[in-house]
Amino acid sequence: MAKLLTIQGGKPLNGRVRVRGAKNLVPKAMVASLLGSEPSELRNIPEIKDVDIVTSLLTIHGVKVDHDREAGTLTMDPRETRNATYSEIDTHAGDSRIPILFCGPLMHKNGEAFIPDLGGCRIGDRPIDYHLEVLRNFGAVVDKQPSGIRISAPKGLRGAKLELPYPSVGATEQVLLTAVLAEGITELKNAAVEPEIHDLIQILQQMGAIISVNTDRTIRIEGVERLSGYRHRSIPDRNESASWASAALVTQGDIYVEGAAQRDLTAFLNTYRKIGGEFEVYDDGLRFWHGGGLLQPLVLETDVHPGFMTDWQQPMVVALTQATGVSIVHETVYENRFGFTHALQRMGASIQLHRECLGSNPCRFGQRNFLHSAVISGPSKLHGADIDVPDLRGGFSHLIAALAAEGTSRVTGIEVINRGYEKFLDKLIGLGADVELSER
Ligand SMILES: CC(=O)N[C@H]1[C@@H](OP(=O)(O)OP(=O)(O)OC[C@H]2O[C@@H](n3ccc(=O)[nH]c3=O)[C@H](O)[C@@H]2O)O[C@H](CO)[C@@H](O)[C@@H]1O
Ligand SMILES: C=C(OP(=O)(O)O)C(=O)O
Repeated sequence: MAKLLTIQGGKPLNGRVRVRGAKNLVPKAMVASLLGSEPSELRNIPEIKDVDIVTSLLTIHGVKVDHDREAGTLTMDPRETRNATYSEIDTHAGDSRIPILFCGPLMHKNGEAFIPDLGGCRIGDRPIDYHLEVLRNFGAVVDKQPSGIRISAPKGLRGAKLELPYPSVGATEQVLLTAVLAEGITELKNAAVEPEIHDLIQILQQMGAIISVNTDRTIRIEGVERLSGYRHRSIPDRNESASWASAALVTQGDIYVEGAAQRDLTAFLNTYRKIGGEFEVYDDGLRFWHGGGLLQPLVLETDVHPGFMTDWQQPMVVALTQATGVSIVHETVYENRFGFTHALQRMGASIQLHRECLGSNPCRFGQRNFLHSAVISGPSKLHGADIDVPDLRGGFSHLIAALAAEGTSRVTGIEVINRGYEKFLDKLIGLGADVELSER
């Protein structure tokens, strides 16, 4: 039965939440365990849907996965891996984007793989052309099928000279997870260098890989014959941390985010300070609160790391509806990441979307028909509304808008938020939110 969340807005969120390992690292580190010939141990595991999906996928491929949820520890033993059947894979794919990263490891282990159609947030077309192109360059043969792809390496996988058209996070991870056991040297130009990529490189290095990252976004990988296991603690989820920070600002609250790390939030913290948010750095987390005065409008562009991360954009837009004056946000990573603003408009926010690039970052969407720039005028008095959650970050952003709004909001489709926010309802209740969950 579908769930309905009823939110009474108007109460500041105050208190403490704990953030554990990054949604954008942990599932990939789990895939890396397949490359080893010995067990691996990963710590700081959040209880999120994407971890469960990858656990199922590893399990059907013969990896023994032991998840201690309370301790937040995963052990993965790949010593008896096997080929899973088509129907096993099809029913376990879920709505995550991680299955595509099984290509390299499964080809190394089993010679071939079936990869089902991907899930993930619907914030653009999200093609996999870069992934398939780099895999073909390693020597893979791709056979497109009605509900996925079959990929094989009849002559083995060999290192290659590669260059991405855009620094895609997923395609960079695809190269790393394939090149480490490929024969010879791989050089990847225009690679993504997000903190989660560096964490994955540390894991692979611990397993025996030889990887160097140059300052010009080139990654060089020397293939090795065998990898062992790893023991690693995941970096914290910088996107969940930024979301709670935005929640403190939007609801005029004060939230201590245990586990958050300043290191991977530099661009976010600069913006947070400019808009009028306050933060303090502690050894085990960050405290975020509303500074008390008027919030300042901003001109903001999303970008690849070390720029302002696209996954921070949606909660930050909600905060900008409360700033005094006109803000401009140019989304340059995804062509269709402003769909969530329609619900904010219904709640009383003043947001206009534009097809033009309202910014100076080079962008792939300007000459095309995508509403990828937003002009936000504030402050707007938000009121409650009926909302159907569109995607992970959009959904969390709707929740914080509803918590700041006057009156009652009724929210459906909240299950998708479990993909990236561990126990978000318990956390909201712990922060004093007036929310009630019922069945529809
Ligand atoms: C599970 C995970 O880690 N998800 C993150 C990852 O997604 P993901 O790895 O899917 O994002 P990418 O960096 O690959 O995508 C960036 C851009 O490249 C395009 N592209 C990508 C691959 C491809 O083959 N062809 C292509 O055109 C995409 O459509 C998008 O416009 O990085 C994004 C950008 O930081 C984040 O928003 C997501 O939270
Ligand atoms: C876009 C996101 O995730 P995914 O790539 O898993 O859809 C996100 O975490 O905001």
